[in-house]
Amino acid sequence: MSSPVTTPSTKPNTIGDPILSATGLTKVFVSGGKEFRAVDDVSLSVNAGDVLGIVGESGSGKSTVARLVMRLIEPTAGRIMFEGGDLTAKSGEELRRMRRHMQIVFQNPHSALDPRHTIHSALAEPFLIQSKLRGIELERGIDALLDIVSLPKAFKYRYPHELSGGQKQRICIARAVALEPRLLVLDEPTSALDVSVQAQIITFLQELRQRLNLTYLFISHNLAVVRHICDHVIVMNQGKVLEHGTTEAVFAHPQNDYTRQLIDSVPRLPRLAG
Ligand SMILES: Nc1ncnc2c1ncn2[C@@H]1O[C@H](COP(=O)(O)OP(=O)(O)OP(=O)(O)O)[C@@H](O)[C@H]1O
Repeated sequence: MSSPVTTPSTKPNTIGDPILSATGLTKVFVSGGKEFRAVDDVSLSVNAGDVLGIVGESGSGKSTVARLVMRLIEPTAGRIMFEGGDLTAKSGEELRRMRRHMQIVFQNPHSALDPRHTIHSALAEPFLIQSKLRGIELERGIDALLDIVSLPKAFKYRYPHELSGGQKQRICIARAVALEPRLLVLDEPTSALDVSVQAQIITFLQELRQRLNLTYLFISHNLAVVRHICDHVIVMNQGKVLEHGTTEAVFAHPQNDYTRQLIDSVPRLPRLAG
């Protein structure tokens, strides 16, 4: 990779084609000898260039879906297709190669960064593990990442505790885009941040998506944010998909009582600026 992250890579995906799909996704956890169906026969599809939101109350299975599609945990049943390849059938080196194109950003940037390591080392990690970038090229790669997330280059000498929550989340996002992924799974990326910083990160994520031709799977229980940035939305309850459709249709004409209650439970649904 000669010019890391400075320009979008040539994408094999055509805008509008499904980049990620899951069918019959099921996860049964066994805890204390009891089975619990956290995700129950979930199917979804995200088109290249789109933002698919997953909403639902706490415990509805959103994060479990995120971890399943990334294959961070094994599904009990179901199939996950990514860029035409069956992710559920891959293992070892093949899985590692496919995973390079899909990355996840977690809710809590405070725990995602190792307090003993500098930002330099956090940002160098993906390059060192999955690319041949070394020496001056590696430095350029790290600087380019800081540039992409609008942080000063000097930040690479800092430790995580010297950064604000929003800055830490920018570093996590920078790390996630280091290897030019095509899909970002964003699991409540702003909920651990101050309200004032949340809007900044959302705006930043929207700009980043355009700039790097990214596709997002965006998990949130903040309906205002979902309405603002998602093209399509899935509503989950007790591990199942209750409703899915364009964001506009789901919010304007919810088909399901649960969705209606979810929307109604937000006192006012302000349209975010921008
Ligand atoms: N490793 C596990 N073992 C047992 N149960 C689990 C495990 N992980 C998650 N669960 C359970 O699965 C259900 C779904 O959890 P999940 O984290 O996916 O929900 P969520 O919708 O993301 O919630 P939140 O919005 O609070 O993050 C919960 O009841 C949770 O307790």
